[in-house]
Amino acid sequence: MIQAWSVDDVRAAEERAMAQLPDGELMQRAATGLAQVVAARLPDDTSTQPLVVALVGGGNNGGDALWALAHLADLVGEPLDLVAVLTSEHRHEEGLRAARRAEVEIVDATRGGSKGGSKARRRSKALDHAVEALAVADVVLDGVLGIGGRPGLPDLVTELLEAIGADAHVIAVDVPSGVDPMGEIVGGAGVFADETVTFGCAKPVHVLGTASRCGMLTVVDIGLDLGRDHASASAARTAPAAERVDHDDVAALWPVPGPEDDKYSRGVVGVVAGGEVYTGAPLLSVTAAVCAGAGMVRYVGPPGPTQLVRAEVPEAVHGTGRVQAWVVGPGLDAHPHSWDQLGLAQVEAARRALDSELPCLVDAGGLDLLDGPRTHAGARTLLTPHAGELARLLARLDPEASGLDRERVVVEPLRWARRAADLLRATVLLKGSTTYVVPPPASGLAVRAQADAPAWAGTAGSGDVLAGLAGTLLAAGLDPVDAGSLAALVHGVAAHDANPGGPVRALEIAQQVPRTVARLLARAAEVG
Ligand SMILES: NC(=O)C1=CN([C@@H]2O[C@H](COP(=O)(O)OP(=O)(O)OC[C@H]3O[C@@H](n4cnc5c(N)ncnc54)[C@H](OP(=O)(O)O)[C@@H]3O)[C@@H](O)[C@H]2O)[C@@H](O)CC1
Ligand SMILES: Nc1ncnc2c1ncn2[C@@H]1O[C@H](COP(=O)(O)OP(=O)(O)O)[C@@H](O)[C@H]1O
Ligand SMILES: [K+]
Repeated sequence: MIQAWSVDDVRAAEERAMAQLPDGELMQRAATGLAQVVAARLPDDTSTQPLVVALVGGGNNGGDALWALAHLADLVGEPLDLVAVLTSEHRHEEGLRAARRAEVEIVDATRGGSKGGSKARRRSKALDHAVEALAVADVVLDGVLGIGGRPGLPDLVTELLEAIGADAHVIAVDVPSGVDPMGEIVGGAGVFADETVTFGCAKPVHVLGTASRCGMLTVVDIGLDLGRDHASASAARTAPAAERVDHDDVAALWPVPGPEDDKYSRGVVGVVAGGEVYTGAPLLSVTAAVCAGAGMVRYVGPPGPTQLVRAEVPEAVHGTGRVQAWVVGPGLDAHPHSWDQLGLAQVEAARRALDSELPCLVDAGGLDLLDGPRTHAGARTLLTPHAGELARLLARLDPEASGLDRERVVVEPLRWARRAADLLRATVLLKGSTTYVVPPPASGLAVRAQADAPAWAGTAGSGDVLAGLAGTLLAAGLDPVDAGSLAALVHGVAAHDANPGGPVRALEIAQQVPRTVARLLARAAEVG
């Protein structure tokens, strides 16, 4: 599990650590670790002298970058060209002195600045020089903003970022500048790093929807006591703000049957999906549930899709009966015409499942049947909207979200998923290239974010597969957060495994699941 701590928790842990250490020690640890990564990224070709350019902001993030350049000069036994481009009128004076001592060239890009933004900027010689250096740099260090940064960048920095050559390896110091360190705001101006070197622990920006801006992540141990499980630090222990389940977690979470198990003890999943109009969705959800290893799958639906499921999935049984969890809603028409008896009966079946005390996964049309929290307060609920469905749900139920649209959900996915989780007292799995699993805020549980699927997985029916997969895990007894995040991981990896690097159809994702699960379980056995 990759765990990330909030900026406030990191700052508190830094203070605790600093109280025990000599002045400046934490920054020295951070900068030394950073310099080691930079040294490892220098080009092998020794015919030209490597050039490292650091963009340096006015805070401690800039201090890290300056000290890293200073250490780099010592660390690499060969001659290097080192340039620090100052982007702020504030300076980290100690870092600057250290860089000067190490003969780092200092370029003050703020001198002779512009009036009225980049277009009107009269370029100073210093800025010209910085732009030229960035164009040919082998490695660029982004030390503009760290965890003290707000989303967005000054025009000067944007101009400098645009000058970075296509071949440069961009390393973000702690976090990519301009990107929200808490990962709440997705998109907007900011650095796209090839690699991020962070200190002490991961931050939310590294695991949430902003993770794609960070590239490969290295965590340098600087001795923070976040989340460490040792008795003397119990007062210092905090819960992570965000988590990501990774391949090595699958064995611990996946419900592997034992010799005493039978089809009932493994969990029966009931699927109330589709209707005479949307006949394919049930087939995909039922197939995924069977392929995920449900003890049994019951399908509840009208004759059309029932016939299809009978023909294609002989393992499924038909009609209502005892189940351990329900999947409600893929391909379900929540508002059939008054003359559509089959459609009305299907809505009735869906409502019965929602009114039960059983765990329920609620997807697509099922979401349109919700008017508030499910009646059985203790019933575990996993809602699985995509951004458009979440916007529609909140716009309907939350007066403060009236007019909410998909675009706003995409920019602030956590805010809106949290809101729905709070309002409906359910865990919300928000689907997308990053899939968020957001428990009700009152639970105090960390948000999870998975980004395991290739973009090819964004295909019609793929969400129906995810519903069957996650529903099976609910029926096996997993809580909604584990069921949702594990299902998202396996769904994404199966989409890759089914056809690495190429298109994949939803049914193939489902059919790949047995082999993907076996592979991930075997991997854990090898690692363990
Ligand atoms: N503490 C420690 O022991 C250790 C800390 N470490 C390092 O320190 C980093 C945190 O340093 P930090 O707190 O100085 O904040 P940092 O991000 O460098 O600067 C923020 C300043 O920039 C400004 N600003 C904000 N947003 C802006 C924007 N969009 N556009 C323009 N300006 C903006 C804002 O100023 P304001 O505008 O609010 O006056 C703010 O003061 C951390 O990430 C890690 O690298 C490591 O060495 C390990 C030990
Ligand atoms: N760009 C993307 N990269 C990876 N996965 C994606 C992307 N876009 C969508 N997905 C995944 O594809 C699935 C689509 O689900 P959904 O929108 O409900 O489709 P449908 O209702 O047609 O089944 C979700 O699991 C989602 O996370
Ligand atoms: K940075």
